[in-house]
Amino acid sequence: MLLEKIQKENDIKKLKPEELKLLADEIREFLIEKISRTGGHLASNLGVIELTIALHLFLDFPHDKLIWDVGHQSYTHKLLTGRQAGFDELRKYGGMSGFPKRKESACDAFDTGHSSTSISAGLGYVAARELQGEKYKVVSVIGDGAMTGGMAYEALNNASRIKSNFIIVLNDNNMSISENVGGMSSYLDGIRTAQAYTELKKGVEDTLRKIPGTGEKIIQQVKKTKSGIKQLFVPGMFFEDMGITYLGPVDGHDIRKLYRTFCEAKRVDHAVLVHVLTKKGKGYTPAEEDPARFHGTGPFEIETGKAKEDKGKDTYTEVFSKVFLDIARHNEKVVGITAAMADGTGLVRFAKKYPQRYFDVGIAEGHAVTFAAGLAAGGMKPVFAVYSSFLQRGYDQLIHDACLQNLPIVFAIDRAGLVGSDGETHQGLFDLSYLSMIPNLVVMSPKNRWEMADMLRFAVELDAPVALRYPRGEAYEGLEKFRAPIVLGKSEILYEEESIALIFAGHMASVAEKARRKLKEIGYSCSLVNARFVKPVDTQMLEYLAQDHSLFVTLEENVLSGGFGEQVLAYVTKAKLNVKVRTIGIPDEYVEHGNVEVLRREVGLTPEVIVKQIITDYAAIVEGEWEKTV
Ligand SMILES: Cc1ncc(C[n+]2csc(CCOP(=O)(O)OP(=O)(O)O)c2C)c(N)n1
Ligand SMILES: CC(=O)[C@@H](O)[C@H](O)COP(=O)(O)O
Ligand SMILES: [Mg+2]
Repeated sequence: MLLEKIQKENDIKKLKPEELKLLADEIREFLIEKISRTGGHLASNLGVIELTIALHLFLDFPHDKLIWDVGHQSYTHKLLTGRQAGFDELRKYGGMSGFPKRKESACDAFDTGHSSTSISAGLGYVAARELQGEKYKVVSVIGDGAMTGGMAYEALNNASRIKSNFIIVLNDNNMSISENVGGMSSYLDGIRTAQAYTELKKGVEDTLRKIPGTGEKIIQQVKKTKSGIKQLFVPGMFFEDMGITYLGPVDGHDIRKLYRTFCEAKRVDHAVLVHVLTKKGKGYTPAEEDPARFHGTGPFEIETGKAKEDKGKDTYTEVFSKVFLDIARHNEKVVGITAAMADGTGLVRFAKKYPQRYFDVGIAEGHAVTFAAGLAAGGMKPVFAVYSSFLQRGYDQLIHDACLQNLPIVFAIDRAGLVGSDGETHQGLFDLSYLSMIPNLVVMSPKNRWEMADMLRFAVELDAPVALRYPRGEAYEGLEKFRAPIVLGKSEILYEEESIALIFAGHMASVAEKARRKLKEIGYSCSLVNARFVKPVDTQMLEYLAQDHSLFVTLEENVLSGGFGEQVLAYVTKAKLNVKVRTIGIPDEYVEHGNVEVLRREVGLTPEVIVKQIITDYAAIVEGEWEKTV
């Protein structure tokens, strides 16, 4: 009821203090109910309900600027800014995004999705505010997991020198997606522990004070030491020493305390960090007990927390996970690296079996690539399992550290292609383009689950950097009978005919197979070719096919620009082959959130659309009107 009242009046500040707790309860119930139906990022959102309410009491929207790091925890903010109705269509095509979006609301100050950007963006807002003589507040909310990302430190380094108010809220729930890692995490843990000892400390201080003469001296002495004990008295020294005022730790579920601390933070005339302690999954027992499972979840039964959807067939990630374990069993040089995505990339199995050879480096993809390069230079065989869109963070390192030295690293690139409900920020639609232009790097992609296994084994054996890209979701189980050995730079002709050659990259196999079947049904002659390698492109195969085909159609789930098709076209043009080329892929635009099948329809990657295009193109060639089609 309170939620509805706020939707109408759009002002939380009108609520009575005793109503705020009720509002938090209502929001909690609402989120659990809605996400149990739609799926989404539950645990992080349950943890920040009180924090978001306190921020909304403190800030005026859209005048003030609130920047969420990653943005997966912005659901309460969406609720409090008039978007309750959007939750029925959360993360569905055309529906509300799961992340902040400026185009969705004037109250969303900055689009996010990738981690550790909020302090930089907040600093940009502060600079813009000062340069234009404006007066709004700027608050960036960053999680302890996001604080493992290098960008956060680059930004803190700059935040330390600003001369006007900028509030950084560190939302510390002692978790990344899985357990948080590294020095900063231990440091924050120290502060947490110190907090737990606060009462004890107070008791000790009070007792010491009672010792005549020496008691006060001992207290002062302890306060001066640089040891961990000092943390008991002055938490947040790391930030203070950098010139960033530290406030906290504050109980992140106490709205009044949070609000008071923000008001205090507002008085600081430079950067100030408010350290807030929250519980991931707060208020829903299954999520509190297993926050990793409820970080991002599909629909589930509220009573038990059990998933509503069956597990189904093995995903490509599952295949990677199992085969990688087997490879590691036989090759002790093999090490596995993740940048805080052990669950998502399927590395957990390996981590349990070979903890010594497993490295979770935190949300630090750039570091992970150079770390892998160091490992390879030192004689190991690193396999960095990473999502396609997150590897974008390690691009310079790929070029400068890994490939320039031709170091034998395997990049197991998961979530390549359309990922679905996470949307623009997470679609893996650029990797074929950004990888194909790097010298020395081999780029390949499997057509089905068996080829995934064969390619992974091949990649580990190859003495060169190699990228193996595969999509989110079930591994294709079609085309099983085609399992010729993998040979570097060689494609695989599945069905050989004449006239039209449909050449696909990786998981476009199923779409291509269906398109060919449809073409056959209506009397077209069409070869089907599995590219296997996007780099090097199999130019011998192109030369061979050009002898009795007049149309090449390339198919990839990647942006057309710089992708597989453009490489085929470039070769055909350079070699002056007597064949026309139609490239089919993702157009030059960001693709929003939604079910993958729906998105494929939207971008025209369905057998029906492809068949129509081929029929038009082939007719144009026959009628000598090809030039009109391009
Ligand atoms: C560059 C990048 N790498 C990986 C991720 C995947 N990811 C999303 S949330 C998250 C954990 C964030 O932890 P934290 O900031 O503490 O937020 P919490 O979920 O605990 O609220 C990770 C690794 C990402 N979004 N961006
Ligand atoms: C917010 C974020 O970046 C991750 O939680 C991401 O949503 C995971 O996606 P998958 O469900 O594909 O693992
Ligand atoms: Mg966290």
